[in-house]
Amino acid sequence: MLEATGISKVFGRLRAVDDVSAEVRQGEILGLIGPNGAGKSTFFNCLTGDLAPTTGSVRFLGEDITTRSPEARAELGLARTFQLPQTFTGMTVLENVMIGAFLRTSVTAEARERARRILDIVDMAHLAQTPAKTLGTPGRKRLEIARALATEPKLLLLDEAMAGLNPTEVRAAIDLVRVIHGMGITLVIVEHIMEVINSLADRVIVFHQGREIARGTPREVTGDPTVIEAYLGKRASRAGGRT
Ligand SMILES: Nc1ncnc2c1ncn2[C@@H]1O[C@H](COP(=O)(O)OP(=O)(O)OP(=O)(O)O)[C@@H](O)[C@H]1O
Repeated sequence: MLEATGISKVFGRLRAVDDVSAEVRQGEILGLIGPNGAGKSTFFNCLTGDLAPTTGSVRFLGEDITTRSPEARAELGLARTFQLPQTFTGMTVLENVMIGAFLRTSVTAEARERARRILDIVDMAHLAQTPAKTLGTPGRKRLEIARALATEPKLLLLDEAMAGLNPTEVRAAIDLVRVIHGMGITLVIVEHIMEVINSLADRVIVFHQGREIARGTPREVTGDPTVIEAYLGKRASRAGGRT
């Protein structure tokens, strides 16, 4: 469905992403994990069009989208959320979701109807007329997902959608991702919380210092000594190897 080939991103003298290739298969949930500063978000932003890769190419549904804008990618069916939710604080919850729906229709009544349907799905229908600025972090994160869903994506990329949530909220968010997946939407998730990766991801790519160091199922990569070493250092890796 999506193919990124030989992606590198250089900031000044820093090679934040160094020759990473990845494919996202239709219907899967792909996790991107790695320690802080490993290059996950930079790679993710190259997929979404928020950053132009220094080298490499991105194809989505057979089309080369390497130089397409985030908006053009959204039209093709690729949507994203941000680590820090980008809600329109001067608008209501419903109006925020309508912004997403306007990608597919210019008729206000239709956009409102679609937005209401999405609010039902994400369990926010009762908050439709609430000003977005009164929502807390979990509400804003959910609202961002709702707005992305309103664009009718085929592929949804979630950048740390669970960061800042308490364990109960994380479980609710995991359930929501399952619902979205059940709608036939393919997902890429950048996530630090291993519980989330273990419960959701079919496959994981592990980043360290801008490079891919492992890929496989969550179980395979979390048992991989190279991955343990990247997270915890060499001594922990040796201890992990003995168990
Ligand atoms: N716009 C930028 N300009 C310069 N350096 C950047 C920029 N964006 C990211 N970096 C650097 O690139 C490296 C990779 O950062 P990135 O945010 O992609 O890592 P990450 O794996 O997503 O980390 P985290 O889990 O902390 O979000 C880091 O050293 C970061 O400081």
